Amino acid sequence: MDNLHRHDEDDDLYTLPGHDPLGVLSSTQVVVEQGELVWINPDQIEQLCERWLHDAPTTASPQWFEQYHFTDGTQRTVNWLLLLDALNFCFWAEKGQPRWTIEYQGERLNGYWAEAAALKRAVEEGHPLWDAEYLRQMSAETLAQIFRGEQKIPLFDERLAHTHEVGRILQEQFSGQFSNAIEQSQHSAVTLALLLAQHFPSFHDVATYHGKQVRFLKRAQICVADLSAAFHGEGWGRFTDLGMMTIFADYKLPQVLRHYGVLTYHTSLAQRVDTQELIPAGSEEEIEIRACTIWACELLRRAMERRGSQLTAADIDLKLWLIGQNAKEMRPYHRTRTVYY
Ligand SMILES: Nc1nc2c(c(CN[C@H]3C=C[C@H](O)[C@@H]3O)cn2[C@@H]2O[C@H](COP(=O)(O)O)[C@@H](O)[C@H]2O)c(=O)[nH]1
Repeated sequence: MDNLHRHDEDDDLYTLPGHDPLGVLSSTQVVVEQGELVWINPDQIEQLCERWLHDAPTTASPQWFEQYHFTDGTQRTVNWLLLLDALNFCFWAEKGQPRWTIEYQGERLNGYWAEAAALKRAVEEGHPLWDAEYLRQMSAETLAQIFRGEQKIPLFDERLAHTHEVGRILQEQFSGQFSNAIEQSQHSAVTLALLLAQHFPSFHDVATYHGKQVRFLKRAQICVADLSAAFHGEGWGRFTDLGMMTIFADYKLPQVLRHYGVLTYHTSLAQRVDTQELIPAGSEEEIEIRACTIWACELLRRAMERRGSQLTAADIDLKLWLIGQNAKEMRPYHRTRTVYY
């Protein structure tokens, strides 16, 4: 059966929650319904649910990995996490090139783990990465030293600019403490994610599709989820509405969902992704991949809920992302050079 026809049948699938202040589900719905390059296979979602229900018990809530993350239970950790997620994007190398890697505690790390461990190593080596003034005026040499390793971390200049932006805006608007933003948000995950996207330009992960604004807010949402995980849902990690968040539209989740047959790419797009051709940021292809990832996971969440499992989008996200850490036998993830994920 051709998938466009299947699309029409499924339209009532993409029902919106009554109240969606975050605006990610509501703004991506039109992409899922109008897009013709990526589609969602509901029957594969049901199959994945069955597999998960019969697998080992799922982690009740996102775990934290303290071996790679600085955590001291204070406001310093809150600011460190903001920096971590301001730099949490795009770790893949040019086609045929080796990835950037670092050595930490005798381990060779790459990707996100290398970014987190490099920032933890920096604190251990005396860099006060929680200090807004230190971030605002950090030199390129200092950041290069922090990210030292084999090869160079991609988009270095953008990471330096984000570091300066975090320091400057913390000073100008939050008296140097991101914990003030958490209090201003009254511990609402949605309010804090929207505050991040509004006050910190590097977190403003919003695109335009057929003339309409489409919100993804990936690093804004993951920053809130990381605060929750790092503080075990208490204190600076206590949020009243984490269930209102979506998954975080990165480049690994679509790869995993496509591997499970949950997402299908039109042959023209599949060929470009599988040959690691660059997919332009803001293109229809990129927006459709991200929007279908978000909605496939929302349908997955609803299907798990129908089976009595209370997994949040953040739980589903981490489960899929960790699966994607062993993706050797999977087809490549899409390559979009971007600072948003
Ligand atoms: N959707 C989603 N995307 C996530 C994460 C993480 C790590 N976070 C968790 C890890 C421990 C804590 O529990 C944190 O919560 C990184 N990324 C994204 O993946 C990409 C990096 O991948 P690779 O090249 O393989 O390192 C890049 O776009 C990065 O932004 C997540 O959890 N969900």
